[in-house]
Amino acid sequence: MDNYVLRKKRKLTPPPDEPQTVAKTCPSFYVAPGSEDDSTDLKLGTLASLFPDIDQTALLDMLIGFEGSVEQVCDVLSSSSSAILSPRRNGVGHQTSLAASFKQVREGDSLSSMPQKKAKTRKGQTLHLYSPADIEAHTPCSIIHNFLPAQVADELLKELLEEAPSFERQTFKMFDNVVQSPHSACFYVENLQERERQQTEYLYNGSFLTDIRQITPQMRKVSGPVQTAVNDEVARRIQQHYPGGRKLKYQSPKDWIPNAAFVNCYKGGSESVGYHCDQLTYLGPRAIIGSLSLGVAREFRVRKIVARDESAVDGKPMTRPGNERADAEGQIAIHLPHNSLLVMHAEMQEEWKHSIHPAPVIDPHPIAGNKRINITYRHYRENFHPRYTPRCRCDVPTVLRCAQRKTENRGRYMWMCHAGLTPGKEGCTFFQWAEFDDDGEPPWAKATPD
Ligand SMILES: O=C(O)CCC(=O)C(=O)O
Ligand SMILES: [Fe+2]
Repeated sequence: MDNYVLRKKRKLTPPPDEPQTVAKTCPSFYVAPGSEDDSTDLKLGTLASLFPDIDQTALLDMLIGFEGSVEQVCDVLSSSSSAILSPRRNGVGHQTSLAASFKQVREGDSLSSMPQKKAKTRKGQTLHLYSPADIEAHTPCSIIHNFLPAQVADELLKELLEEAPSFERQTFKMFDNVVQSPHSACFYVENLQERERQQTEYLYNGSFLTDIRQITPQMRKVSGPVQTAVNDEVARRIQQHYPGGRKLKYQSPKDWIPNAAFVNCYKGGSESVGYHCDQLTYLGPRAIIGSLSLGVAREFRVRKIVARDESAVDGKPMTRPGNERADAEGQIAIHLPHNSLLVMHAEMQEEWKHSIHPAPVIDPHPIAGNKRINITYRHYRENFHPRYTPRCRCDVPTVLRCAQRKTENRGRYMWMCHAGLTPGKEGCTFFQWAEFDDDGEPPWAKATPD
């Protein structure tokens, strides 16, 4: 199979840290999580568009089996029958117990015996976490089970199930290919005025969103409780997990206000979202996200981003490129049952990637059938409105990204052109380091209210 799928026709000049950036037009998710050869989502999307008849779980399995090489998967698929592609049957379902459960953990390891700083997982292995205590101890997330009164959760689920059939799969550009995301989603804001502002002022990879909706009555009902719970969880996280009980550098000390939300729908176990970091452009650095899960239980996987020069397996530096490096520490699966609120804390987007893993088997939900609905609540900050952020030479407001791979630049933020990442548009090479004060405010914030 031709190499072109991964390498052909790069048009953007790489920034100092992360060459070959690809982002999607999908609004909230998908700031390209590093270099293109490292994004499972992009690879899976490419394979799915090249082999539309093959189950995505099977494609993912093969991708993992071939250590991230799209080329090798293509070679095998082009020359073999689909008989080899039957998926593993190890799906998640409703949880009968929330006790920690670990599958495929190194022999002899237990969480309590593992030093905090050492990786708890290894390449190719998945550590499954269920209990709130384990999740907050070993990931940058915390979880509240049975978050809403049962009836409120069910009403919200029913309402969103009615909305979901009209959600669209997001399309994004990968080099010269347009690829579709493997699930559908829609963006919701508080009121019609904000909807108008979003449709005409906020760009997502160079384009305006067309389908933006006003939050539904049930969503409005729960956004207060979500706000309170997330702010409480953030305060607790700072106190119990951060050095000296102090917020992180660049983390905002202000209240988190959920004024925008992406609603995702995953129909059946094969719908998923690949590893990615959420876009920081309108949220600012050290963003917090509140994520409410409804319907079918699915696995939310998280993986720590490994800096290039830190990557080592069994003490030997990794010399091979791509996923192998990112996979060096394996991954953690957080099980998300119906009516659970997951908080992605301030260290998440810059240092970890997350995904919804395809599930070969799902337990149907009494209301949702084979669907999972997820609401990711976000705080769009006024100081990050595109009227203030730097514009590139295409005269388009730029995207905010965090350098993740090269040790010398790790943790630094940058503004970059994203017009070239939109299907049908060319980009420029604009790049500028982003500066923030300790509270994550940009230089222009002094002149503007938040
Ligand atoms: O469905 C989920 O739980 C995660 C969705 C997600 O990552 C996103 O909306 O950015
Ligand atoms: Fe995300």
